[in-house]
Amino acid sequence: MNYEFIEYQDREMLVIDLANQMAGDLRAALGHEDRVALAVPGGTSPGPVFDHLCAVDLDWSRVDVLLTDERWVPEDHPRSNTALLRERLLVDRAAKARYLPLYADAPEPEGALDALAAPIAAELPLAVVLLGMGADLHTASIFPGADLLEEALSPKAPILLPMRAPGAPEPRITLTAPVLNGALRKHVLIYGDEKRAVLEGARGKPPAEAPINAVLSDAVVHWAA
Ligand SMILES: O=C1O[C@H](COP(=O)(O)O)[C@@H](O)[C@H](O)[C@H]1O
Repeated sequence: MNYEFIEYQDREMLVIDLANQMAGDLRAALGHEDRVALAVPGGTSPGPVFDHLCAVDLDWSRVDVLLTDERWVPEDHPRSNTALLRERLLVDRAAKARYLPLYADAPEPEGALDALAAPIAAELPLAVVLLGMGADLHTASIFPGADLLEEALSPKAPILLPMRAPGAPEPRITLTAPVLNGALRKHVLIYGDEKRAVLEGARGKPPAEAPINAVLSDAVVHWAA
């Protein structure tokens, strides 16, 4: 698998360097596009990166921000990725960005898929994507053992799919592998020895077993203990 692996001295150095790299990628993309799209993960890892990125000086009014995936819970739920984004990325200078939601007030993701995908379709390809990874090797909400795993990995996948998986306590909605791979720049954020070991142990495994392998080609993996 052809990816770059950057090991940082500590998490603070990682956060600063990653936010700077993403800002540089966005500035470069804004140099030749009217609007650019940035997709970011939720979960526990990216908050400090958002804290730095939201303050960088770039033309945020021309940036569309979206999540790589969302848990199907309302925004006031503690597990809402949207809430994290609103609190830590769509603030400061980045408050001028346009947010493309991955959640709507419907009982199940299936009821909102088309309406959520339409504004995203107009902004593809993604300019920059930041991905997280779970210790089970899921990325975005493409989980091993998920009901629509094969569909999400297919080159013919739609933009968004609902996802239910043994490792996910609620239904999910996720950008699919071809949309993530269409990004001009891909960054992956990983903390800790456990995740590094599982990533290395997954080398050569098919994406159906190790979904992270579906998006690693030409990505930059940023790691700190
Ligand atoms: O559930 C999710 O998990 C992954 C990994 O999150 P982390 O807490 O282990 O950093 C995240 O990338 C994804 O966006 C999120 O919905």
